[in-house]
Formats: sequence, C-alpha cells, structure tokens
Amino acid sequence: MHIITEPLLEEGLRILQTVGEVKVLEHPSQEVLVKEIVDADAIVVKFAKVTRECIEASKRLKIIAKHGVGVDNIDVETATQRGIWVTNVPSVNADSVAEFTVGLILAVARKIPEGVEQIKAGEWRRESLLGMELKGKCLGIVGFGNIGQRVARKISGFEMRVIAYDPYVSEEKFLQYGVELVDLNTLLKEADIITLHLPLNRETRGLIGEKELRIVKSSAFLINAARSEIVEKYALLSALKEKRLAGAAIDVFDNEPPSPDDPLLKLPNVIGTPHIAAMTREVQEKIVKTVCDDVVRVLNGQVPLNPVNWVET
Ligand SMILES: NC(=O)c1ccc[n+]([C@@H]2O[C@H](COP(=O)([O-])OP(=O)(O)OC[C@H]3O[C@@H](n4cnc5c(N)ncnc54)[C@H](O)[C@@H]3O)[C@@H](O)[C@H]2O)c1
Ligand SMILES: O=C(O)CC[C@@H](O)C(=O)O
Repeated sequence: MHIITEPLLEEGLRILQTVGEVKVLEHPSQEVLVKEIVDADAIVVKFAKVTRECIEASKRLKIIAKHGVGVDNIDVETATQRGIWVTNVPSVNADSVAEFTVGLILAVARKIPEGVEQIKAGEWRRESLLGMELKGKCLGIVGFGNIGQRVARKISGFEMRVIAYDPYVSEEKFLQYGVELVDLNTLLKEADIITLHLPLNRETRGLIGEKELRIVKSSAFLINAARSEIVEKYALLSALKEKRLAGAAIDVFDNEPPSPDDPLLKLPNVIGTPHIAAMTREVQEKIVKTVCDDVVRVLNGQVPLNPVNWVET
C-alpha cells in the first residue's frame, strides 16, 4: 500500500497503482500519519512532515518520495539509518520558481499589489505608489543552485548588477552566468534586492537574523521563495516595522497556511503569496511523473533516479 499525503494529479495515481493500492490522505495530522504509515511501502509527500516518529512507526516503508525539491519536512537522517530511500525532484520546478521570483521582485519594487488593491477599491492615489527602477540596481542572490542560476539568467534583461553568495558552487559557475561571487556580508551591504534560493537545514536556519538585517540598506527589499525559517521572523518584523528594510515579498511561511493574524501579513510593506512559486501546469505535470517513477523503481527493487540519501549495502 502507498500513501499520498496531499492530492495528486491523476497521472500520478495511475503510475502508483501499477505497483499496489494507493491511499490518499488529504493533509493528515501527525497522529493520522503515524497510524497510516505503519503498513505503507511508499509515501509521496508534498508538505506533510515525515518525522522520526512517523518513520519509526513504519514497518515496511522503502521510500519517502518528495513531490518537489526541499526535503526539510523529512527526517532524512532517520530514514537513512533505517535503509529507507528519500527522493526528490531536482531542477524541474526551477524555471517556474525563477520566473515567479522575477514577478515578486517587480511586484514589491513597483508596488503592483497595492496598485491593484487601490484601483479595485475605487481609489486613485498614484503618489503613494512611487516605486524603484531596477536598471542599475544590485540584485543579491543567496544560494546559486538550480533556481538561483535561473534567476540570474532571467533578470539579465533588466540591466542590473548581479552578485551572489554560495559557498558550495565553483567560481567558474558564477563566471558562466556573468555574476560576481561575493561573501554574505558584502551581498547584504550592497544589494538593493536580496533573493533567497537555498535549502533549509541546520546550517541555514536563521541565516538571515538580527545581525544580518542590520547590515542591509534601508531601501532594500527581501524576497523569500525558499523557506521561511531561513529568515528569523521577529528580526524581519522589526526591520520592516522600523523601516530598516523597505519591504519583503514572501511565498513561504513557518506554518502553512499562515494565520490571517500573522503579523508579517499585517504590514503594508509585505507581499505574501500562498507557496505558489512552483505552481504551474507544466511543472506539476512533470513532477508527478518523476516522483512516481522513482516509487515504482524502488518497489521493483531498483535504485531511484533522484535519491537524496544513500543506503549502505
Ligand atoms: N516556493 C516554492 O514553491 C519553492 C519551489 C522550489 C524550491 N523551493 C526552495 O528553494 C530551495 C532551492 O531550490 P534549488 O532547486 O535552487 O536547489 P539547489 O539544490 O539546486 O540549490 C540550492 C543552492 O543553495 C546552496 N546553499 C546551500 N547552503 C548554503 C548556504 N549556507 N549559503 C548559501 N548557499 C547555500 C547550495 O550550494 C546550492 O547551490 C529548495 O531547497 C526549496 O526549499 C521553494
Ligand atoms: O509543491 C509545491 O508546489 C512546492 C514545493 C516546493 O516548496 C519545493 O520544495 O519544491
């Protein structure tokens, strides 16, 4: 039996049914997941948390397949210790996420959502919507992997200076994209727009905190379409309230969906979207096939094509 924790495109169900019965749990609580995972051979997960408790409750689990890139909602260490494959779908959503990031940059720098709200409310207060031109400004990309590189490529027509920080990418890669490699402090000091494209893990949790937000220009904007916890929420709130940061565009929240009372969403200089950077028809159709094909491979005794861990034999 295979478990799916969130609704999946029909094509995915069809592929999974070739190797067994499929049970769709719509956004299960931890309690439900711990109970349901006991007899599962495979689990396909979008946002549900596959914790140590879940993994330890499972008796037959062979694969935890992430419908996306970031595996921060899966306890990869425990899965690895127990010989369970964890897979993801790298690069497939990178173009859509990069396109969306460019959209967020334009939206926040040119106050597009406020303009839409005003006109729908029958208002015409153009003077309150003075934006920032991108030409000649500096874009700072933190995390220069699949998405970060595509953001650099897609923004090139806007004639910005592009700098990036990524300690794990070779200098040649930055040269290839015409991007200046800098350290994090330089990026925070010099960027007019800072955009995050790195995974959430022990090293990156809270990477952008009080100290870092005191370095940024007060005219700068922060874009986060990576993971919420990379930025310390209360440090971000203070920076925005005290106008030490001009604005933020955020696609990811620590509790999704966020409460309508989330203090970040109450701020006029914050744009929020419901984790939709990868939500295009093209991406969803490709992801579902890749993620389910790996489940089939593992259940047929083959090595998956997109493992994020390994199992010692
Ligand atoms: N909002 C969404 O819908 C959405 C969609 C896709 C991905 N994401 C998030 O975006 C992240 C990046 O995706 P990707 O496809 O570019 O992944 P990727 O693995 O291709 O690139 C991530 C890059 O981050 C770098 N990195 C790691 N630790 C770092 C650190 N401490 N400082 C700077 N750079 C560091 C890595 O070297 C790598 O180059 C994912 O992990 C996921 O959390 C969000
Ligand atoms: O499923 C989605 O649309 C989001 C997944 C995204 O956050 C990812 O890590 O790839």
